[in-house]
Amino acid sequence: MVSFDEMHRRSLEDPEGFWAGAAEAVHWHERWDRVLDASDPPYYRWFSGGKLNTCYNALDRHVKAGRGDQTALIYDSPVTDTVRHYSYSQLRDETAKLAGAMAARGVGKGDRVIIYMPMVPEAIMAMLACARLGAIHSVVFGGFAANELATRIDDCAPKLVLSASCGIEAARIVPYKPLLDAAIMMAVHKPERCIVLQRPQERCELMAGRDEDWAEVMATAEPHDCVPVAATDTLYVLYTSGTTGQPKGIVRDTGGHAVALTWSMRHIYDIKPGEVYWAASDIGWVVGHSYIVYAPLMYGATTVVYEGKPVGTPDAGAFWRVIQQHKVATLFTAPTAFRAIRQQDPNGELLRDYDLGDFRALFLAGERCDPDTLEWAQEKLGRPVIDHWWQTETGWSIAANCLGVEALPIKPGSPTRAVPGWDLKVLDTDGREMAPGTIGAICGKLPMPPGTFPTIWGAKERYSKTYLREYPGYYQTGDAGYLDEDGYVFVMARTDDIINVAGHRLSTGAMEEVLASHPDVAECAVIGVADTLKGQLPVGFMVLNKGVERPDAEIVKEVVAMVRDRIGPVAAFKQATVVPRLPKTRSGKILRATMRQIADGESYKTPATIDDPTILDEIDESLQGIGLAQRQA
Ligand SMILES: CCC(=O)SCCNC(=O)CCNC(=O)[C@H](O)C(C)(C)COP(=O)(O)OP(=O)(O)OC[C@H]1O[C@@H](n2cnc3c(N)ncnc32)[C@H](O)[C@@H]1OP(=O)(O)O
Repeated sequence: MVSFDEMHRRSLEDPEGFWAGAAEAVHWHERWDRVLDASDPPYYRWFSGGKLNTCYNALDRHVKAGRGDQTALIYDSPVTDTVRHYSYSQLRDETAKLAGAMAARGVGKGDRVIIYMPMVPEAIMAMLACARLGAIHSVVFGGFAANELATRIDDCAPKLVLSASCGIEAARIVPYKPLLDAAIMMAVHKPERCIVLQRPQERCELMAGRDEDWAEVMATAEPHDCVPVAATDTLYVLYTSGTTGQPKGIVRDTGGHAVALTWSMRHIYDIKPGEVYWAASDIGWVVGHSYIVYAPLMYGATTVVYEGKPVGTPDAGAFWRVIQQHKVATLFTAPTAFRAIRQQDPNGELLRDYDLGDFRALFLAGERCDPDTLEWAQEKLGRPVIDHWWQTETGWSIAANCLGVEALPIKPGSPTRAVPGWDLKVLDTDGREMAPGTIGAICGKLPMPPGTFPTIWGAKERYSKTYLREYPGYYQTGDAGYLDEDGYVFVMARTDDIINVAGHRLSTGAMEEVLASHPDVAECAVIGVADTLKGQLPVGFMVLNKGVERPDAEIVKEVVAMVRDRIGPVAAFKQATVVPRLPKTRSGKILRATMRQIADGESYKTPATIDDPTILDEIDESLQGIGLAQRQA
């Protein structure tokens, strides 16, 4: 048995040998010419010359290997009171038919397809059908507003949109179709067609000439075979928040993704083919792409598609019910889900109603895991609770405790160590490596391992500027933190204006753009303040134009509605306050970090460059007005 240290060392000393070995677990239509193409640094490509098909790896190969009857997907939807099982054969057949229907409508290799769907099996078929054709999908999370969908439509110019009449949240039905119609109306690019899944909970109107009913389309569809694509071809584009309202289309290539994700199932999650693996996330996020859809299926495990919440569907025992009923071996979710469960069932009493005999480990990611939550989950579950760290950009773990290699001691607050393929350094502003225990910018030495993003869709310059330029030879993660003496990673904060709300990555810059567009707002700032359930919540500060005499509360109500309308309910923007001035440096930079420290009740030093220190008192007072500040200067 190779130790973790040995495996990590080998991955860095001989990356080509290491990943070529891992690539043997993937089916290739043509083998690669080069494992790592390093001819154009700082841009690297994995498995160039190779050809494969991700859908073939996820479905057909298991059927051909005689495992067609094994359950591939369990759809568990407490909000519709449904549990449905799909075998690998059934999922392959449905996916092949959908791919055939798409091909009959002109979708082929390299075409983009937007998927705007709730957590239903058809959404997974939609992703796999794109992969089958070599078309590029871009899944948009249902909690985003029409404007966000329109931005993505314009950026990736899809030929087709696959959608549904509605999503179902714990307390309400969310009609998707009006949002889709509004988005297409707003967008400059017009997709040729939309195929819409009519859900019985709320059917929708179809637009003649553009929209088609999913069931009717499938009734006449002919199955389509897998189209081999280059390993370096794009499998999908997934948008993530940037520092402005223009999101970044993270590009995922085909070959590196298949290799890294397949490898991760055994080595990180310690899963065996045939076991049940559940990522309680949403296909709109990278965790959903990687660990609801691609990794478990490529590896031959059974995946769970859960349309529900950790609480309220119907109670805080929902996760334990799913684990027991489907014999889940590993659960992967966000810490906020466990904070929600703990809030409602602090003593874990509901756990006693269920038998979790098959359950081996809980993995957490999506936001920093506070030691309190980790320790609570560990104590109540009596299983290893593994915090791991990754990003939309990387597609899989940067740091983790690789249970399938060697379980390392857990240090609460740390996602353990850089996984094989990642050489992490903490750098100061001059690019010098910092001593253990000292906070700086966490950076990964190039090349990044397979599965990580080779570029931003249509924006190579933005890719280079955002991630590669500040620290030459490194990927700048945008996270700040430190490594301890044992090489454990501690991720402490973002170095940009991204905040993390219930595991959802959001840009305060994008929210500021919305606030600034209100006619009465002269200037504004949005910061993320600590929240016991969601980790962080956005709070807005507005300076009004001279002469505005309308009540503050009215303006606050309007900007709250504007953010919900333009970004979406997922932003959870519910608090804002009017202030006389914003604290700034003498050069005019808004002191957002100090404002956040005041809001969080942290002790802080008045910045030496502040223009007028008395403004901090005004911020404190305003925060107290909305029940937030406990000043500790
Ligand atoms: C595993 C790592 C990751 O994948 S992180 C990304 C995924 N994050 C998670 O899975 C975190 C788990 N968190 C949760 O389950 C919830 O956030 C908990 C903690 C239960 C709170 O629920 P809730 O109060 O509804 O907040 P929320 O953040 O889920 O939603 C905020 C508002 O957005 C809405 N929303 C959410 N998802 C959708 C969707 N798919 N389609 C349409 N709307 C959606 C919610 O209804 C909520 O709206 P409202 O403000 O209550 O009206």
